[in-house]
Amino acid sequence: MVPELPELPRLSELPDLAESSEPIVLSELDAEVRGAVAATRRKVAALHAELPRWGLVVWTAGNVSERVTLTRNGETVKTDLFVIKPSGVSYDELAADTMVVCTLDGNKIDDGTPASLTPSSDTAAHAYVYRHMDGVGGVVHTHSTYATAWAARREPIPCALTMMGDEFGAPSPSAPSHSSATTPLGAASWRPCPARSLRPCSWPTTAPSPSGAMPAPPSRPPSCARRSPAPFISPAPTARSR
Ligand SMILES: O=C(CO)[C@@H](O)[C@H](O)COP(=O)(O)O
Repeated sequence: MVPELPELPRLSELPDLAESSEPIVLSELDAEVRGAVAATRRKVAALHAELPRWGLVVWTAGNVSERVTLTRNGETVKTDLFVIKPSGVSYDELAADTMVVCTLDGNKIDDGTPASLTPSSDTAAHAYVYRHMDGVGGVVHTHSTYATAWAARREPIPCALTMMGDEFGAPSPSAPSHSSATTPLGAASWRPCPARSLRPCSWPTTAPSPSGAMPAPPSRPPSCARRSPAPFISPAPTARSR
């Protein structure tokens, strides 16, 4: 039995839901929440297309997620759901209706997608960030060749170019290695710098939205940290305003 969400937007605070072993079924949720999930799926699918488009990922590496929010009376209300891409699916095949819906524990809900579509292998890290950083609305994780090289060297990415200064204002630190399936990756991702390289091959950033966390456009120098193997964490995953 799913409680009415309009009065109780934070799923994890709902005792019935938190203590229930019943799966959350998207089609049984309030129409407002379903609408928000559908909109988030469309946005996250479109953002994934930006990663191969700008050479920020190869194969199925990398991922984007966004927290599902509602707008009520002009106010943004956070839910305890987020949308992320399925694991191991070609970027060419990603679409809004194959985006996976998860709780902030990183568990996939019954979102109408086939059981064969499992959430990205980095889902635990994204979930960790959403659980611990209320201001984060989106996470973008890229794998650019340049940032990957710095991460493999276990060195911070120097703030050496004008646009890097504009974006970060400081070197992007190198975080300790963690399995992508564990929450320490998430913990390593969100600490002070909005972007960092993760050994051996990742680089995360934070922002209020996924668009804000998206890598820089091609006008950015190729060595820019934002064009690297990394997660970006933002208030929402969309195109950064500049
Ligand atoms: O950095 C990593 C793994 O180390 C990730 O970017 C994965 O490569 C993402 O794979 P999916 O499970 O999302 O397809």
